[in-house]
Amino acid sequence: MNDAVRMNAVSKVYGRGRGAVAALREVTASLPRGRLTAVMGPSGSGKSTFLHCAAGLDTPTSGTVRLGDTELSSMNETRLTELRRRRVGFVFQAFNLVPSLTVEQNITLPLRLSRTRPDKAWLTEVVARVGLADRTGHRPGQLSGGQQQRVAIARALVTRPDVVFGDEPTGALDTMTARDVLTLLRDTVDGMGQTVVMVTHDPVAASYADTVLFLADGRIVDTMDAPSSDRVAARMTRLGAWK
Ligand SMILES: Nc1ncnc2c1ncn2[C@@H]1O[C@H](COP(=O)(O)OP(=O)(O)OP(=O)(O)O)[C@@H](O)[C@H]1O
Repeated sequence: MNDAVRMNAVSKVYGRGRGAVAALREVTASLPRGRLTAVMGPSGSGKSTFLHCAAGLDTPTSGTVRLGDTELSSMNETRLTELRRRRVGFVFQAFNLVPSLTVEQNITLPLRLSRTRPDKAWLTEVVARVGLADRTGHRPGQLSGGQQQRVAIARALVTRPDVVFGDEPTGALDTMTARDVLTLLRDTVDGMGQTVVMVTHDPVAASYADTVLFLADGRIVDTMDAPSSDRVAARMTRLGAWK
């Protein structure tokens, strides 16, 4: 099983009747293990919905989602919560750290929530990988935006998840800091074999991916391997993203 996530004919409709919005329309996609996949598309094309359905944060109206060998549609909310805590990691645009907790406490929070004892050696490695070994006692408010996102990435990695999902993980960062964070995400894929899937608006961010999926109007309309930012930007322009 080489796919970390497999979506088969996934549709998502919000609302009912005349007000219904089809956010995803029969999307079939494989997100390969040990790769960085970027999801791009114009505003409203369904990127967040795609990510939420792939991660078990939202339930498709029809179709199936498998995380590894686990079929998500057969799971109740309790089991989905457990799966989200143990098997997927999340990195958000707004970092979503707990201000009153130290860096180390923020990173180990998912373990405490799932009552798992931290593996000290792994925790040390994760903290070192994100470059925060000398900041573990600090609080988020004492860190730069880039450092806070590194804490969030460490928190996402600490459970050794099947997949790390990023929703605009560099959206709140300046260009240089964003590049550092993207390099770190790339390193987790190349150096740790992590699988990463991120939604982004930024062609430069997408160029760090192995593959870019392009969404338009709830459908995957194209994929691009070994993307460059210029090719991604040209494709987005053709999709009418920057009219
Ligand atoms: N909870 C909801 N209720 C109703 N409609 C929704 C809901 N969430 C999303 N939508 C609609 O579904 C469509 C896809 O939304 P989605 O947020 O997935 O797009 P997106 O590509 O992530 O957009 P953006 O780049 O602007 O964040 C949009 O038309 C949106 O208005």
